[in-house]
Amino acid sequence: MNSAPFRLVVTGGGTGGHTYPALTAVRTLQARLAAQGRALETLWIGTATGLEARVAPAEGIPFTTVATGKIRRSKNPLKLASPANVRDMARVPLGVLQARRAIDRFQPDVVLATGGYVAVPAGLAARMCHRPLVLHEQTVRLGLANRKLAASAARICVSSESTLALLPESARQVAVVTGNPVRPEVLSGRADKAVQALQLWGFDRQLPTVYVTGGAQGSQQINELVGEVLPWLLQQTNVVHQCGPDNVESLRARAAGLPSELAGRYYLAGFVGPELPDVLALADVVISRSGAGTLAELTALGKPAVFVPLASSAGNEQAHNARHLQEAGAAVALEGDVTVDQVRIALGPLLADAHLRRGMAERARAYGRPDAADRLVDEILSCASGQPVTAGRRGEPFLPR
Ligand SMILES: CC(=O)N[C@H]1[C@@H](OP(=O)(O)OP(=O)(O)OC[C@H]2O[C@@H](n3ccc(=O)[nH]c3=O)[C@H](O)[C@@H]2O)O[C@H](CO)[C@@H](O)[C@@H]1O
Repeated sequence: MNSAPFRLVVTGGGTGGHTYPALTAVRTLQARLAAQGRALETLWIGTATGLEARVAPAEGIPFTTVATGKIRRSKNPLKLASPANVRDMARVPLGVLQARRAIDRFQPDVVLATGGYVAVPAGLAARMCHRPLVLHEQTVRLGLANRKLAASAARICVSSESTLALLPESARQVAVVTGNPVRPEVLSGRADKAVQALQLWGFDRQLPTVYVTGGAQGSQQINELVGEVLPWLLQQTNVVHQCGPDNVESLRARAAGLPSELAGRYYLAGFVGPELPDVLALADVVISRSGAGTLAELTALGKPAVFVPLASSAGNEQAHNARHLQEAGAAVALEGDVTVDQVRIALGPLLADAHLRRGMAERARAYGRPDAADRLVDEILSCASGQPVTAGRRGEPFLPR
């Protein structure tokens, strides 16, 4: 058996949706190799400003940055030729050079790319260095970075069965449905720990708890809607509101106007860090954007959810995600110019009826994929040993199981 350390370059990031699947893959691979008495050496190629620049060093993963630029999509050639776009595109070749140097020096067995702008230079460099490239896509439609890299990939791991039909034939040949990896700790949160902390704040244990989240950056639209219904909501619930790091100040000022008997039931946070699993465990209902990462977590946990999709998400994929679950009775989807009344109508019955919540939770769980990280690691290892995609793994249904 090979006892040399396994060498992995991982690239991807920007948002949580690209960063956390990469992190989960690294950790799962490390555990798998450790069980075989083999070490993992990892290098993360990211951007200095993305979430990965905080996450990788905090996890003790060696981290390096390369130049990259936002890749914009537009059918308008004038927009494509805008100074910002030209400047950003010009940074990509420099990033490729830098990534190529890093990959040449590191000599990875596999390069794993999970999307985001930085994945483009690093993925292209992987091909130039003749290293097997494994792509992971979280959303139904391939993101821009993965579309650019698809032709260079040895494996395209996708989160949903419906992605397969959207791939060109050549890409389908190397595609495997793995699901979207969820951090294991997210699945083992403890409601009692969250309660302990939040009771000190003023939470009422007899009432259900609503977790509001707009994704890593927070969502202006959700923040506004929740602000409007807050007095009504706090009459019957506790609320943990993750509003985005830049919005805390203004929302704290707004919260100062709440009647004192309600204020203790409202906890505001810019970003929910290590305590996220406990908050999720406590939540009876979640109000959220429908990014792929959040969706994977909420379905794996089986949480009743009201989704307010980001309308401008690539290919409208957040709306697609939310609709898909709504059709199965596994969530409520509110789209477009959502009104305060719609929020009340969606939340009211769920808050009032635990039986209704249980039914929705069960249906949501049917879409969860807690084994996704293991499946992705299977593909990384199989790629490293030069194995082709096995036909049986292609096109296995993901939604629903
Ligand atoms: C604005 C944007 O481009 N959104 C895209 C981005 O989602 P984005 O990264 O915004 O959202 P996701 O739902 O995919 O992931 C967010 C992740 O951050 C975590 N989290 C969030 C808030 C917080 O306070 N603490 C915390 O840990 C969540 O638990 C989750 O793991 O990538 C996703 C996956 O490619 C896409 O589906 C989204 O359309």
